[in-house]
Amino acid sequence: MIDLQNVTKSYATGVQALNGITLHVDKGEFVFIVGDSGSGKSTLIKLLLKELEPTSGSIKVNGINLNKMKSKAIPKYRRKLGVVFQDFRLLKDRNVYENIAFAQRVIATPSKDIRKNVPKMLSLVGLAEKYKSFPKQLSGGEQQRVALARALVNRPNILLADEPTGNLDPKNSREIMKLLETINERGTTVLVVTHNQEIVDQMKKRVVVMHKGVIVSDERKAGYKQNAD
Ligand SMILES: Nc1ncnc2c1ncn2[C@@H]1O[C@H](COP(=O)(O)OP(=O)(O)OP(=O)(O)O)[C@@H](O)[C@H]1O
Repeated sequence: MIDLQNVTKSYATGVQALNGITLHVDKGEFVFIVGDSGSGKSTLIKLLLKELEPTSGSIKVNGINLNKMKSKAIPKYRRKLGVVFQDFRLLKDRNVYENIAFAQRVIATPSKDIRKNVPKMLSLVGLAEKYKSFPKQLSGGEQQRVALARALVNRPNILLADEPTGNLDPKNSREIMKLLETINERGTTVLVVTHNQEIVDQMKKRVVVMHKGVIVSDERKAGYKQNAD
């Protein structure tokens, strides 16, 4: 599903952000990526999204070799990936319904399917009643739920979450993580970059620890502290 072989990434400034990453994630896995600031976690996500090119090494996602992908194939490739970020990135001038519907419109989903799919996604994230609200009328936790619904509405088989609870309080953070777990149980492969030690410890998932651009630990049913300290 996701396969990185000896991947390195140097930025133009000379910073070596990734220094030989080999990582395999199977279909249906739930993986936390943790590590101190600057260890290369976001760089890894950007490589998977093909926002960046590796300096060396190979990256395969969904059986596709990203190194060989032509730029015109990138939009179609990205549709198979759902993405959420710390800052939600919702369209401020559109209501909740429209934010989710928009993701379907860009891939030319027929209107009658959009009318079915959007309420289904809103129920999944527990926001069925707020479909008319605008982002600024929602709490941070609710905004992240909308972002999740939008990431999932096109049925991606992989969900990438870069610090999804970075702006949320502990209660909302737990709820978003619970939702990610539900999404995973429904068959989506989930990769979560996080600094949230408490949640990583509670959830007992696979934990990949990065430090200075390399993977220093990769354990199943693990916690944060015993690895990252
Ligand atoms: N566009 C860029 N140009 C130059 N250097 C960069 C760029 N983006 C990141 N870096 C550097 O690459 C290294 C890895 O950064 P990255 O953002 O991947 O780390 P991170 O683990 O996600 O950190 P954080 O937890 O703080 O978000 C850091 O030294 C960072 O300063």
